[in-house]
Amino acid sequence: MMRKHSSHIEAGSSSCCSGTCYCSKKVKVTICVVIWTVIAVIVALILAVIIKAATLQELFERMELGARDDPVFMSATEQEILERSQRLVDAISYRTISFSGTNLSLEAMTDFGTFLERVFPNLHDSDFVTFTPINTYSRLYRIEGTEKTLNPYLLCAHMDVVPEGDFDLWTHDPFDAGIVTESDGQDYIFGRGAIDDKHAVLGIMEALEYKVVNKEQPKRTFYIGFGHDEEVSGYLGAAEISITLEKMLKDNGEELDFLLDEGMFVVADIIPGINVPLIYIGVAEKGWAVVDLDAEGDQVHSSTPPLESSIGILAHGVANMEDNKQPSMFGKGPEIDTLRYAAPHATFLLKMILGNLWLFSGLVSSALELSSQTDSIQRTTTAVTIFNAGVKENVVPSQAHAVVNHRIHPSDNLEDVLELDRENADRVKVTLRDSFPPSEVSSYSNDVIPFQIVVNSALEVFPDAKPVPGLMVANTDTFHYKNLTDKIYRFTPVYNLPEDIARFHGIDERISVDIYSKVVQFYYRLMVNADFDVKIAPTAQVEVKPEEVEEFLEILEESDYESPINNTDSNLLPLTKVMEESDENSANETDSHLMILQDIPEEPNENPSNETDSGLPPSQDILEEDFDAMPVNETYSDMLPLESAPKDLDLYDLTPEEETFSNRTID
Ligand SMILES: CCCCCCCC/C=C\CCCCCCCC(=O)NCC(=O)O
Repeated sequence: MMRKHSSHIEAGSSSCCSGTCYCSKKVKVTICVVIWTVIAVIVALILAVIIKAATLQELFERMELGARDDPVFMSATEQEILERSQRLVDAISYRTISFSGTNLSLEAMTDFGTFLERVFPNLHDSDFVTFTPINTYSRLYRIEGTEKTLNPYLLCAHMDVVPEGDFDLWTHDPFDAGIVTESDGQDYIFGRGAIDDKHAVLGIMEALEYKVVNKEQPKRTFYIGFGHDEEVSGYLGAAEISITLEKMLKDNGEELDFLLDEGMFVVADIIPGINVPLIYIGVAEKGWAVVDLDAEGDQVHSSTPPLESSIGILAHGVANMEDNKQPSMFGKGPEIDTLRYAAPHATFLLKMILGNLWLFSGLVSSALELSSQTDSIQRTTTAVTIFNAGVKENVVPSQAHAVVNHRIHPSDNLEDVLELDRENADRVKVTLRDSFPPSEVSSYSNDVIPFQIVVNSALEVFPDAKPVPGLMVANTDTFHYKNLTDKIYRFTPVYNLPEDIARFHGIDERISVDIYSKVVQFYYRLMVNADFDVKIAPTAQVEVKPEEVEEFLEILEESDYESPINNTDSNLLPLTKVMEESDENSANETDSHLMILQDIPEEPNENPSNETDSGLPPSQDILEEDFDAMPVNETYSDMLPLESAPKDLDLYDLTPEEETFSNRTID
């Protein structure tokens, strides 16, 4: 038996295995097949990873807005740049500090308002700018556009700042530093508020003042909202601005197209292997929770300390919370697109990783964890911000109290966060004091014009940087505006290296004179770019169902109307659709499609009220009987006021047929 077995082995060994082998030929063949299959799969995988890396495409496609190649920036001499910088220095000198919701520096805020009016006299005096004080200290401006066909947008910033913290750690006085030349040879405007957020307040004002002085009334109406208590949640400022703005929009028959607030920035050197600066646009914002932690113990003489003091119990709980972080949500929020958008600009090795996140997401998540800054984009963060206990050095206190501030990842939820807190601090009373949920994610697809406007404006001042959408890891006033628009972007064009990020709320906050001049340019470009939309189509998108269009056309047919346009299905297309189709349709056709619903009631010869042009109903509501009872003095946000249709633009030139049509009588 033994001999037979061994001869069988020997026979087999000559074909595949070298040396002693105890398998049958069949087994050996199977093993060979398995090994080669595994090798083939690995090779295929490696090839797939390499091919994917080699063929990575830029995900952001820049849309021509019209202003892009216009070299005319706000002109600025060295002297003007210096004067603008000096105005920011002066702005910083106002100690508009928010200490808490009930402890704001209101006198300084009043003075700051007066300062703005003094240094920007022209905009405050302009015919097309209206200023409304909100809750005494916050500020809302309406800048009236010349074209009423475009829905307005909102620029936000806040005028308050956080306290300077440890004054002695500052290299220069946080409220009185002026412009300082640093060892890198650059001039910096130092002080609390330099990047959070007085640079944006002043930058917006500078750009608007320039437009007013140069008689550049914008085509598109826009609003500016400056809150006075953002650093303590904005309930007195932005929340009140939002209420007034909502009413203004309603009264004017407008819908807010988009808003831009402070937020993320241009960031460089944040991920090793990505060697271009990233224009990081916050398309979503984390939620917020404040948690009180209370531990109890015996109050005793310090000469006979208890085995565990209240302080020890609390410290243990807090340390556990820091050690056992909230779980990574990598891949479930906008952070994945931050990396996907950045991937084409990475070294080849990093391209292989970022281009194949289906395979390497665990690795990437671990790499993000190595820095607290990058880690913040992938999980709910836990910051212990207050820790109090004890009254005297020889008394063991009975109570210890700490406060934890969570910023909640959009894919996380508060219940899970608190559950882990309670597990980590199991002998501590964990009480939720205050919270709000993460924001929705605003659309950043390439056909979203507001996203294009923001990114184009940033690219015009930072042409070498690459845009990426991402999560705003801190909070802004945008929370209070969320019911006004779903397109909310958080960005100012401040250029930050990782070490600069620590200056937010930290020590030696500063902005270079050079970057500040880009901030001003950015807001100016944004105001210009926001107008270019008008050449494409109104942004007000009227949703018209096909059956409603048919019904509408039937009414027109009955009223002897002959359409000059063959394709009547898309009489008023959403902008994105128009753009998609613009290649296929001739310009005139598309234009006509856009205009038809607007033109029909423009000059109704038998308008019962003769006053309808001040407020028109949504197109879907224009039914036969409505022609007899066209509402008067009513405004509808989804219809375009007709009296102001931009007829001066080529787009709206009518063919002779259309001319005839637009002058028809509708019975
Ligand atoms: C792949 C790119 C990774 C980028 C990681 C960026 C990390 C950013 C880290 C810090 C951002 C600091 C933002 C500061 C915003 C200031 C607004 C503010 O203070 N709001 C009040 C508040 O949040 O409490």
